[in-house]
Amino acid sequence: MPLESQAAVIAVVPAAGVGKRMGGHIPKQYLPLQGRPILSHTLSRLLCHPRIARVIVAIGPEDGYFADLPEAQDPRLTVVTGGQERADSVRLALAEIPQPDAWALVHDAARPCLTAGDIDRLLAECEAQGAILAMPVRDTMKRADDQQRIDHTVERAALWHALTPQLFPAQALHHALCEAEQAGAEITDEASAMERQGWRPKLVSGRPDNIKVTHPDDLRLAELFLA
Ligand SMILES: Nc1ccn([C@@H]2O[C@H](COP(=O)(O)OP(=O)(O)OP(=O)(O)O)[C@@H](O)[C@H]2O)c(=O)n1
Ligand SMILES: C[C@](O)(CO)[C@H](O)COP(=O)(O)O
Repeated sequence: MPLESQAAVIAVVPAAGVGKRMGGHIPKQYLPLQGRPILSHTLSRLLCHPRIARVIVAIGPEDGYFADLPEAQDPRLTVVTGGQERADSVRLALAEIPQPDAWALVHDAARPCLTAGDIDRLLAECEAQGAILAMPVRDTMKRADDQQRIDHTVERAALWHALTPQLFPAQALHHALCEAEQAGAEITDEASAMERQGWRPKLVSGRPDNIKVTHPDDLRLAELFLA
């Protein structure tokens, strides 16, 4: 069931990380790809999608880079200060959405290769309990023991990689994240907060080039995909 055509879709971009695994001298979302910061690619792909009315970005308290992005001047953009963890940044951004019936499309700043086609598919296939872009696992999956030896093979038939964007009613997602925070639950994506509430979001097949730039090698891949 496609999202109601008149439903407001607000993008939420967690961009307050420091990129520890990247090991760079600046937060990875500001590293250049094709001559532009990663976050600039991500924001422009969201801002130019016709169904996205507004973008709320959560940036770090010490962020000295965001204001220099060309997209920072876009009047549809709202900037908030993020939190300690990704889930805190998303929760703080959601607090800026007043409409009770708005939907939140949460997308990592570190995923600059997102395409309009993937956003279209997520919106078209979204159900009442939300939806996430995801990719079926292609490799045989192993569970390691504490010596990094194979403990056992994991059944992969229904195993998916969760990607972003992840699409949920904004108010329900905000409530779920607040509950998870109060419970001290570890939340690494929006769907896991909704699952704690008993929701069963739809898995929507996404492109394999919608990678999250996490380690240095990912930069070269993202360059290739963006080219
Ligand atoms: N407190 C945090 C932590 C992360 N993020 C954002 O969440 C996205 C996905 O997180 P990840 O890839 O882990 O980014 P970092 O936390 O920066 O990376 P690392 O874990 O290597 O430090 C990124 O766009 C990051 O900026 C955020 O908004 N607030
Ligand atoms: C949200 C996410 O990109 C889905 O795969 C992932 O959970 C983010 O994890 P990270 O450790 O915050 O990068």
